Amino acid sequence: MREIEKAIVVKELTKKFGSFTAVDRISFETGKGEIFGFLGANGAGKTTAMKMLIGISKPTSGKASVNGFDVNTQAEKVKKTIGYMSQKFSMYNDLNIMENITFFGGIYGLSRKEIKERGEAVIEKLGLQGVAKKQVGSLPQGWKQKLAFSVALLHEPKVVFLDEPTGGVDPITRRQFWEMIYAEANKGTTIFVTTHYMDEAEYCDRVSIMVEGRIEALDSPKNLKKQFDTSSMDGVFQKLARNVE
Ligand SMILES: Nc1ncnc2c1ncn2[C@@H]1O[C@H](COP(=O)(O)OP(=O)(O)OP(=O)(O)O)[C@@H](O)[C@H]1O
Repeated sequence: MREIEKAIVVKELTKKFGSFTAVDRISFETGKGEIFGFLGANGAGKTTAMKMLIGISKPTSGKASVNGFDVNTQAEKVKKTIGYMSQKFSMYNDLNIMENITFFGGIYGLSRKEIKERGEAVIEKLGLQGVAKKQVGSLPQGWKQKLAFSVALLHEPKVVFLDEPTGGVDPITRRQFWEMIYAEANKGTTIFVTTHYMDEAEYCDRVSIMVEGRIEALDSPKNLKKQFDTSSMDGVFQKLARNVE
């Protein structure tokens, strides 16, 4: 595999805050179109690692590239080729749907024509025609999250980072959200996703589990369950957490 076909390449990536090591020499690679789950307990270092990968936090040591661009020296190029969505910040609540699409489309450097065409396609795909003029804040959380995911894809990024994208969303909407993720991955987009829901870990092609800054396990859900001799990803997670107590 050529380096560029590996969407994300991480080697010994480390982040220290003073004497505290939040991310400790993590290494992994993801392929094109892969759904890569990034799991860990609260404080394990997931957000810190993700911030380095999206080019907004400098590594203390180690290397990482996204879409062939070095996150340390080519951060601006990294940012142009990725999408990002988090549970905490996704859309402006006081703008309506099309205004949000126009705003983010502009940030992503799309032309007016592209924004209009892609925006209308998103609204139609999500069946939001009837509420296109409504403020996003008035929409149910699940709709907001699906819309935010679509907006993060407006500029057709090759890799999309999703930070707990389904937090606070009901199970049926979560399932629909994952159908959207699959459809996008099938187009060749790499999905890097953090979640606290263990059923969602089962939907990933491969899962990495961080414990205290280190990646302690990384494999397909099937192989991880075999390795840890358990029938669920929750079992894998519990066994790993117990190991460090
Ligand atoms: N700017 C900072 N300065 C000092 N310590 C930090 C800073 N950012 C994060 N940390 C610490 O680094 C560790 C990892 O935090 P991080 O937010 O990456 O964890 P996480 O796995 O994303 O957790 P969560 O699931 O709660 O979001 C924590 O102990 C946190 O307190």
